[in-house]
Amino acid sequence: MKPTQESYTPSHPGLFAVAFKPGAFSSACIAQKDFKAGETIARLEGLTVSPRSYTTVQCGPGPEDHIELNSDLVYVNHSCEPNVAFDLSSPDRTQWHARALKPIHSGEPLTFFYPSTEWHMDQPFDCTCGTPSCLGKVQGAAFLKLDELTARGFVSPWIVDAVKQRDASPLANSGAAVHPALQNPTAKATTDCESCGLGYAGGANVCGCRPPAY
Ligand SMILES: C[S@@+](CC[C@H](N)C(=O)[O-])C[C@H]1O[C@@H](n2cnc3c(N)ncnc32)[C@H](O)[C@@H]1O
Repeated sequence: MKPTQESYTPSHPGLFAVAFKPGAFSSACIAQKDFKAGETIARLEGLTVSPRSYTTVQCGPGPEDHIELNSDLVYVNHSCEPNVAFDLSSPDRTQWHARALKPIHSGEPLTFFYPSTEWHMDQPFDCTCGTPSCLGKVQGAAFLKLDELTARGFVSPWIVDAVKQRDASPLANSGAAVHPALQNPTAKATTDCESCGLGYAGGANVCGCRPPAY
């Protein structure tokens, strides 16, 4: 859920605010003060568990581990060279926070690397961050190599674990197992393996498990 311009009340006045722009998905969350590298920008409070959507953030490895931020932070856009980490890695949820990865100046957009939390993104998009290391298509960590993830300053532990599990599979990248539902090359990466819970992507079996029986 996102606040609209009409209903907008800043959730974190003095820290950051939404800059509404015309056009779908064109708005952004802008710093209203300077932040030092490593500084906590905000504790993630008022979260609600929700089915995965383009506004949720993944908070663990399970199918139910998606939360709505319920704050202006929902407007933080993706960048391939982000200035913020969404760190939901502590077992103590009161420690979940957004943290500056580098010095951020007042007036700069806050950005985070979406695949640092998301295995499969609900709404993949062509990235417009314009940074030198831009990946182009942003679909989630399932589509990336470990070094492409760890180069961004922060990556959630369940993402690292899932990538290692994928890469350790004897079937990974062998082409030996293609999910029957994805023999159509235009199939969307929304099907999770019934064995490991990870996803199939773009016709390739990214989890490496044997396809579930259909
Ligand atoms: C949670 S919203 C972020 C706020 C969004 N800009 C808005 O105005 O509603 C996530 C969506 O914003 C868009 N978005 C975020 N970062 C982007 C980027 N680097 N390039 C292109 N689109 C982006 C995508 O449509 C994405 O699904």
